[in-house]
Amino acid sequence: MTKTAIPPILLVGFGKMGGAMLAGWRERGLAPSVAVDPQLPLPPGPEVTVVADAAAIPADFAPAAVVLAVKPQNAAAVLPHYARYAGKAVMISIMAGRTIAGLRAVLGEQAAVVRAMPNTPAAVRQGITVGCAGPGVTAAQRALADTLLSAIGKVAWIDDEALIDAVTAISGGGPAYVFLLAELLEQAAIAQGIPADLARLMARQTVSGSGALLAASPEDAAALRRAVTSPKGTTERALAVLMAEDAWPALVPRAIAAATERSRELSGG
Ligand SMILES: NC(=O)C1=CN([C@@H]2O[C@H](COP(=O)(O)OP(=O)(O)OC[C@H]3O[C@@H](n4cnc5c(N)ncnc54)[C@H](O)[C@@H]3O)[C@@H](O)[C@H]2O)C=CC1
Ligand SMILES: O=C(O)[C@@H]1CCC=N1
Repeated sequence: MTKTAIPPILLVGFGKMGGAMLAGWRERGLAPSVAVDPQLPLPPGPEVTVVADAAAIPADFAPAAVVLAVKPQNAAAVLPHYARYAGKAVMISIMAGRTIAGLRAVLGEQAAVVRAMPNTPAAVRQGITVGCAGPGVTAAQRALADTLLSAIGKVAWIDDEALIDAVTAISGGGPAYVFLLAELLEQAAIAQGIPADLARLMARQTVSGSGALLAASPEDAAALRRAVTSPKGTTERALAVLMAEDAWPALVPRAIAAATERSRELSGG
């Protein structure tokens, strides 16, 4: 008999993040579940039934959790179809910007809502998700949310929902900033005359190897940076450019503030 550590789940939105979560749940042993997506992606395994819309969900399907993984801009059109599960299943939203109060206004005051922000390394079970449990979420429902989110990486919980906007900017979008660094390193290598395939290999391995070292090391990131930076050496020259007052120390906080503000805007839009 197959081990099912995860009870039946209704996944709404089977895109990049929904697909990554489903794969993580399947690895842990997923009870027969349903995914809704109008694009009808191929089911990842026999335990998942994919349907095009809420009307096609079998009437007797009783999920323990409904995971909302559509774009925030689709929320207003999509959410009302799932209000019938509120009060029975815990509603877990990973939508950027959408607040617990906003979700409960649509799903009903009986809705137990967890707002969570994962990131795309979820696809290799190396994500970080920060969650916040809303009013009425029971200890068992929060534990279920923790199990579901742990299947795609590390999980942390916060009580102050307002911080989720900054979480969205830092760890939600963070992989994009790291991938941008890989892109720019590759381009700079090519500009220095390094052949394109070697430039790509160097940039990718430098970013992924540095991530692996950071994960394996007890040292602070700053200490690992200093270990590369020989006095009067080459790295020092590069860091003098990157760490200039108007460079990364000014740009990174500005970028994070812009993304945090956008997350706040999405609560209403
Ligand atoms: N991509 C990322 O890095 C992260 C995304 N998020 C959040 O996750 C959510 C999903 O984002 P992605 O997976 O990147 O987008 P995506 O575009 O890959 O997936 C969204 C899916 O929703 C489906 N969809 C559209 N209308 C639907 C409907 N009426 N019913 C059911 N499914 C419907 C689409 O066909 C698509 O497959 C967004 O709310 C986003 O804010 C959160 C953390 C990170
Ligand atoms: O860019 C976005 O809106 C989503 C949320 C965090 C990462 N991607």
